[in-house]
Amino acid sequence: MRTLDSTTSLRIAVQKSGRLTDKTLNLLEGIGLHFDDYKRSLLVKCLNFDVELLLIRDDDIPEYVEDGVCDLGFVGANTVAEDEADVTILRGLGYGVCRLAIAIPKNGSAQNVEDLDGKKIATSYPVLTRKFFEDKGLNVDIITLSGSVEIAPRLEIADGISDLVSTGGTLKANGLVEIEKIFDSETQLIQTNKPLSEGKQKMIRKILQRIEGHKKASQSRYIMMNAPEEAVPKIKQIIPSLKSPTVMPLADNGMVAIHTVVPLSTFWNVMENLKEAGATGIVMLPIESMIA
Ligand SMILES: Nc1ncnc2c1ncn2[C@@H]1O[C@H](COP(=O)(O)OP(=O)(O)OP(=O)(O)O)[C@@H](O)[C@H]1O
Ligand SMILES: O=P(O)(O)OC[C@H]1O[C@H](OP(=O)(O)OP(=O)(O)O)[C@H](O)[C@@H]1O
Ligand SMILES: [Mg+2]
Repeated sequence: MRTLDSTTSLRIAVQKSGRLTDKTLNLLEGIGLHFDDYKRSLLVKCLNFDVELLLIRDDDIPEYVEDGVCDLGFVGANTVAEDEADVTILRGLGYGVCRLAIAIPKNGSAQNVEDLDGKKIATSYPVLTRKFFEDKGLNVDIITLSGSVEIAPRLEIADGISDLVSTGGTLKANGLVEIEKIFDSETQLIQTNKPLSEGKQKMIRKILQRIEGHKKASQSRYIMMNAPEEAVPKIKQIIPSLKSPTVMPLADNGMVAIHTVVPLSTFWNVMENLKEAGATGIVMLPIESMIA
């Protein structure tokens, strides 16, 4: 195992190739960590910070972080929980959102989870699945498969499955229906519980702060508009977050320019109401980052 002093770089585990890869690398780029050539190498140096990425299979990430081989990891909560990894979850990241759920053949004899007592369940998540059935006092035979779990009932090797679901499209395509959720998942940033140097801790704090700023920014929009001066009180009511608006006089008499930030979730309603209140030339811009 790597000793504390064997590297000074903060080592981050990222899935090499799969659902989490691009989103994680985009996030890292989005917070200002730049990497070269990550498609070809397994260990990639950051070009502008003392950080390196280890690109590995997602199943291996919790253990690498637990052992201190990597200091941080970006991985699904499902994988961390299945591994029962002794790591610290720093934060959820809002992508790779899915659920582990029980599904059964649409036209089969079972109707609910209780009907699966004494039956066979195929899954890539034996730990979480066994616990789910045990907690319900049901006894099932777990068949562990590493992939393509949805095909198991049709091959008659299982009566039901426990697998990840997002849109439900894969279940539907395989004649299966979801009957109960076991676990909600999203990508998490995890940290090793092994001792870290002051320098690494400082870098982790910086990464977390930047992710926070990046997330806030991606959920907000900067808006600019022109309006008659007398419309400003009404506009303030429409945008409650606008405590002290940036209001600038325009060359046209009695007209002002107003700039503010609004949450993306309210953006379209706000736009329509602003227009009704007399605002014109409303422009929306994405925000790179927001630090309080
Ligand atoms: N349909 C989905 N929608 C959203 N997120 C998903 C979905 N399926 C899986 N995920 C999340 O993405 C993670 C990686 O999924 P992927 O299918 O790429 O894994 P994998 O096939 O096990 O890859 P690897 O080769 O690295 O072992 C999952 O552990 C889960 O957290
Ligand atoms: O509900 P849906 O949106 O259809 O998504 C669910 C599917 O997504 C995942 O597989 P993935 O596509 O990542 O392929 P894999 O099993 O080969 O890793 C998961 O294992 C399901 O099969
Ligand atoms: Mg995997």
